[in-house]
Amino acid sequence: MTAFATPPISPLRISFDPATATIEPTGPILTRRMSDLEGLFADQTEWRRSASGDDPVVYTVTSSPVPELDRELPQSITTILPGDCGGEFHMTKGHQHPDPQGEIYLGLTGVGGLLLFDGERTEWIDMAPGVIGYIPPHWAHRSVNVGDEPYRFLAVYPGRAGHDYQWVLDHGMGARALRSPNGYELAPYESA
Ligand SMILES: O=P(O)(O)OC[C@H]1O[C@](O)(CO)[C@@H](O)[C@@H]1O
Repeated sequence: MTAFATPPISPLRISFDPATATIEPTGPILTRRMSDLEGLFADQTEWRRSASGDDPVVYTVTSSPVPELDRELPQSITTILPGDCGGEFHMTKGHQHPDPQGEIYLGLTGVGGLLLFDGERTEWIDMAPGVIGYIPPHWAHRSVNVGDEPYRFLAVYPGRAGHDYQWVLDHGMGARALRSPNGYELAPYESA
């Protein structure tokens, strides 16, 4: 299955392979390349070079068949490939939920970070296999791969939450995760 199921949804058994972090059955699979991340990395010159060059895949999102609809509880597995753009680690676009709702992430493979920003406060949760990161309502969230292997996590979220990407373009994310001699460092959003 490569599409969301049509309501009413029947109870579902979804099998999960921890080695590859794949699920069966699947719903839609989203692939985001560097060219899909316009205006997000601090080094725009390097972003343009990469996006108009080999345009690498930055992350994929494999959803379960549960649709993003009111009362449903969709799940997805995100895989962020290792790498950086001008020293800023590969990351998701980041978004706010237009309908303020919480969300949970469970780390599956690799190491990453869950960056949260509510417009004033910035928080960072180190993510690794077995770690649950909780995203409260009203916190924009972005995931970052700070390691050298794919960082994968399971997300579970209310189906009516939605995705507001413009909020992040307008307000930023409070911090940026940059490569450093010790692995990564968080820099103020505007300073990078
Ligand atoms: O929507 P973005 O910011 O590209 O990031 C994708 C992430 O968002 C979700 O779609 C829901 O929060 C996750 O499944 C996924 O990890």
